[in-house]
Amino acid sequence: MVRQGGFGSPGRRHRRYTSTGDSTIKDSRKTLQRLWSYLGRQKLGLITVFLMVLASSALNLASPYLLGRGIDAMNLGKEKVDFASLKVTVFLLIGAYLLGTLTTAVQTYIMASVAQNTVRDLRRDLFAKIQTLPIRFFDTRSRGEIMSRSTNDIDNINQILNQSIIQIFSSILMVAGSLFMMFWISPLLTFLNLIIAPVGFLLTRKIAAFTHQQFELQQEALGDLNGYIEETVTGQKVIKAFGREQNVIESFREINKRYRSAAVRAQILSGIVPPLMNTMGNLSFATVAGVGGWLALRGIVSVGNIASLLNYSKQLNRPLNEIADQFNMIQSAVAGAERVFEIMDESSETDDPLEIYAPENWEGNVVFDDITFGYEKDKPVLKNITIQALPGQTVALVGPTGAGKTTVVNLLMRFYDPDSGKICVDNYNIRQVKKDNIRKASSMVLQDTHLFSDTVMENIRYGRLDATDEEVIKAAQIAGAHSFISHLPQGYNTLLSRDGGNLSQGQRQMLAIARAALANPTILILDEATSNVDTRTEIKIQKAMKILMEGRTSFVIAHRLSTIRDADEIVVINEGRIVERGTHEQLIEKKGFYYGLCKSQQHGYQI
Ligand SMILES: Nc1ncnc2c1ncn2[C@@H]1O[C@H](COP(=O)(O)OP(=O)(O)OP(=O)(O)O)[C@@H](O)[C@H]1O
Repeated sequence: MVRQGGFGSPGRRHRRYTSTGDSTIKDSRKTLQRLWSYLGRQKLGLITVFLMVLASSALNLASPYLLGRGIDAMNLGKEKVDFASLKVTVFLLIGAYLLGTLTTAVQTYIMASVAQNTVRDLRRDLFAKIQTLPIRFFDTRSRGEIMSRSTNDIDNINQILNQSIIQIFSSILMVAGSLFMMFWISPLLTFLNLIIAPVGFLLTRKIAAFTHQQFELQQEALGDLNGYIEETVTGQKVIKAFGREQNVIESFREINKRYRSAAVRAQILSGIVPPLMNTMGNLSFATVAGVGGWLALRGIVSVGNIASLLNYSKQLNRPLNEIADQFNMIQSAVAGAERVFEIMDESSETDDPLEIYAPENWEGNVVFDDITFGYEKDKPVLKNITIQALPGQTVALVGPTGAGKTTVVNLLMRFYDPDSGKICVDNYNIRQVKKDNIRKASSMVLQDTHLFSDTVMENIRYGRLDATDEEVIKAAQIAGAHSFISHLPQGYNTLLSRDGGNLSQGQRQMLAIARAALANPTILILDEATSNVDTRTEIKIQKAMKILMEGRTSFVIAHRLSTIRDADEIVVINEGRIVERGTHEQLIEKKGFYYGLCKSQQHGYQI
């Protein structure tokens, strides 16, 4: 990825780590339907959860009523307490509280596993999808963005599944149930309550909306902060080499300050909401209690009923606010889900049904026939490229940087398909052969080898997964890697740190050669390292590459005279066209482009 800007521009926007975004209602509905298709797979769990929510809501609704019955059983103001009915009510009340707690615990427990199973399926499908996406997809997106979708966004979805479904369902039941009970007990007091409650509700909503905005700003600032830290950590070498530590600290201070202010605003505002809600709640409580008391004195409503009603009115405000909060959360999670489904909707590497499996005993006769190709439409990077390599031959691709050498081999691996012309291996047009079929015939040894955080043994075995330990060791011997591996602390069982950071570049290349040797391909693609490794290692690598190339059709992006001299044909590419071809001697004699390239020594050619 090409990064814009440098380490001194705190004002620029780093990529967002949050998952908010605009989405139309129609899209949201579609996304919710798709989410449901995942959630719906946990039918049994979901039904149990709904039954539990139903039960716990009913029990919660029963408690204020029972409380009222209990108070009335005391016959306040009269002489005799009705102990019999008081006893029953108290037992029922205890039962309702206990059962309520139990059902809530069960519903939380089951919902957690329903949610986890659902996001597990989502993650699995997303990961599997990512493996099928063409290289072109990865060219156009940053790693961080793909990571963020696979982790943050899916986490967000998990959160709403875990909380919102239960919350919304139970809140709706509680609001409806409380209202019903309140009206049943006293329409007049309910009416009074309903005048005050919405005012408080609307006021807190207004503040909450503003707070939400502040939280978004805070998240944005956090995204910048994260981005800056990530960039400066990965770029430490460059920062130190150019002595920019102080600038980086200054810039960080700026971003940190912005984050602090945004966070303070968000926290203060969000701190206001609970006391405000309390005040509003208390106000309506006091009004209902006052008027209720007056009605009780006149014998219109019993004291127990007023107590029940006050409890219901308390239960009314909370779910209303909870529903509103949950909708905000859902919005952000739906935006995240949209980003996840967006990747799932990307077209995979096309698996054309007409593609065939060619027999795997390849000979390695490779022909590039008048190939033209561009990564972007109408911007050809390769123009009319024709190359033939007979079985066992070596073709050296030579040319200045950006000429199109890597692109040639990218097409042979079918990472991309040419816009026109065809590439044939043993007379099969590779476009008509299954991708994994053709990729199995070839191995790549790249300058920048990717090593996984695993043991040396497993990293080499990546070349052929069913290889035995002995075969792995033999491949390492061919690659000249055996001796350095033996000197590692745990030999072949040494764990490599991320991307082989604890190995030298030469050693990493040797492992790549061992990997390729183990794969035993018919076609070999080598990208010679331009960076300087010490002479002894370089001689070893050269020797290993030579052994590896024996009897295989090889395409080498060559930088060293020894490789170039041994090539059957040197193909000189400049600006996407073949400008010369022939052997080293022929081309030097011609005194053309190749000759100039060698003489200038500007392009890493150590000739
Ligand atoms: N994934 C990509 N998307 C768009 N353009 C690309 C991509 N990869 C390479 N290019 C462009 O295609 C052209 C050829 O690149 P290529 O990597 O094939 O050159 P090269 O000869 O291998 O160079 P080098 O010796 O520096 O590796 C360059 O102009 C490059 O900017």
